[in-house]
Amino acid sequence: MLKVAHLQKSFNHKVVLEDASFDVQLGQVIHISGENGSGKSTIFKIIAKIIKPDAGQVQMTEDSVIGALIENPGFLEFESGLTNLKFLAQLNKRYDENKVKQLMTDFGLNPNSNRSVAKYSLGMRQKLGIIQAIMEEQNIILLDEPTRGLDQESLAHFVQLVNQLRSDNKLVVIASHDFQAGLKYDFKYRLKDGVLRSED
Ligand SMILES: Nc1ncnc2c1ncn2[C@@H]1O[C@H](COP(=O)(O)OP(=O)(O)OP(=O)(O)O)[C@@H](O)[C@H]1O
Repeated sequence: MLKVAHLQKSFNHKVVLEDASFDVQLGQVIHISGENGSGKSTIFKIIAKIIKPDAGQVQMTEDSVIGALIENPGFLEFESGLTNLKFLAQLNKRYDENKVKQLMTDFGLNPNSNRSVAKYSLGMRQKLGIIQAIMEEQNIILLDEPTRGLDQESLAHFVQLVNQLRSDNKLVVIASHDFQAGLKYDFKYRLKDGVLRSED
């Protein structure tokens, strides 16, 4: 379903990825760990076709729709959270207002608030970033450090959300330094010295 084979990537002659491979399926939750700068975001950017690998392949079925939260997502800073989500969803003509409002409410964001994103806390921005990655029925969801800045209650909701995505037969790939309590991962990988290895 999502098959990544022997990815290699260097930046300015510095090798970041030497051999990254995995083969995963819809309905799974995958964890990729690795130190700062080990190349986790680089793998996501290659899968999301933001950058090209120097070598290696990414294969997925034709019906795949990628949703991604990578690094600090860019938003229209002077617009509200709902306006931002509406704008992003309309790019793909998949805007479903009721669904988006429900996702915001469930995550503790008020969809009717006029507060501009510029005034959002880190956790609120993360929530908006997670929502935009899932709001259009994307089936391959890449989340880079999704729990950064989330409080306990929001973490519990995040766990619930990921478990729901798994039940809805979506693939969720989470890159993070640590494991999230309450989440069961189908596969765990560790990225070290450019090589992705299976853990346990
Ligand atoms: N466009 C680029 N140009 C030059 N170097 C880059 C570029 N993108 C990434 N790098 C470098 O590649 C390495 C891997 O970066 P990457 O963001 O993939 O790591 P990461 O594992 O996601 O890190 P973190 O845990 O800190 O988010 C870093 O040394 C980074 O500086």
